[in-house]
Amino acid sequence: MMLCLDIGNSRTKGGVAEDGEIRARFQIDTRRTRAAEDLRACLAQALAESGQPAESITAVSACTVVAELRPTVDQACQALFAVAPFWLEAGTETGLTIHYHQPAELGADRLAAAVGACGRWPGRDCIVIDCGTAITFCAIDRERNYRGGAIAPGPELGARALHRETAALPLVEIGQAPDALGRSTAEGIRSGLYHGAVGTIREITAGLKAEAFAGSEVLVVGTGGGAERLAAGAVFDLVDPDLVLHGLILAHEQNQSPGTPGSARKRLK
Ligand SMILES: Nc1ncnc2c1ncn2[C@@H]1O[C@H](COP(=O)(O)OP(=O)(O)OP(=O)(O)O)[C@@H](O)[C@H]1O
Ligand SMILES: CC(C)(CO)[C@@H](O)C(=O)NCCC(=O)O
Ligand SMILES: [K+]
Repeated sequence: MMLCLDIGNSRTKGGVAEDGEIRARFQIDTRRTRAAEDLRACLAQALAESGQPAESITAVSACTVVAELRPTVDQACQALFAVAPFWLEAGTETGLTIHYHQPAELGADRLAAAVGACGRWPGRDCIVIDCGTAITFCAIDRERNYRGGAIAPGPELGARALHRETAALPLVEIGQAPDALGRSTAEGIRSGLYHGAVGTIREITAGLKAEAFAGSEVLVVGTGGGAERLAAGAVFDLVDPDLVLHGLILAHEQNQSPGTPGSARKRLK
């Protein structure tokens, strides 16, 4: 069994995979100051709870957007599974060409989602929208060019910022597709956060379609914990919650057997 770890700014998403399929999932809070021993214990507990004991894990494929946590994760994986994680990062051989001015800047979670999309929908132009702490947009063309994208604040971040930076606004739960017409402070905030996110997605998707794909047909995929709820705004062609974990599985496969056909070469711009 392989453990996939997507270490985000707010939450760490785990998946246990066998033969390329995800059999179990879990989440733990990302804490920048967490000690390796604490992470080891959290992982052991999360795995046990999801019915996949630590002893069954023989490989780890991981990505993080919190660079300082890498040594902690390395140590925890060594202690728990006696393996060193494979790290997917901007320089990894994935078969994608990254058209960033500085490819190393690209978030590893965005790269993982892009690899996942190329695996799921080969030969298609895609826009991948990952709805987490940030809402990220990635334009990937049918020839595996990572063309670029956009980064916007997610609704939970908006909720926290409105509360923190004002005297009067409470911290609200975002809720499910609220009316635009709020008639209380909390309703108004929920409206602004939710419809603001939907509008952001619409506008940026339209811009990416025009700029990256000259208006041709593009598959628009939502992923991340907020995608199912934002899907009510009819902004995605489909939602695939596992795209990042799927990308971690594929990138690991590609980098284990460098001689096989289709295996990736380093193709940074
Ligand atoms: N009702 C809602 N409508 C829309 N989006 C929501 C709603 N509730 C939560 N979200 C979004 O979903 C996100 C949770 O998704 P996910 O678990 O993928 O992200 P995360 O793990 O918090 O982010 P990261 O990967 O950056 O750590 C929240 O940050 C929030 O922005
Ligand atoms: C945008 C986030 C925070 C989303 O998790 C992450 O992908 C990140 O830190 N990216 C680095 C910047 C970039 O992708 O251009
Ligand atoms: K994320």
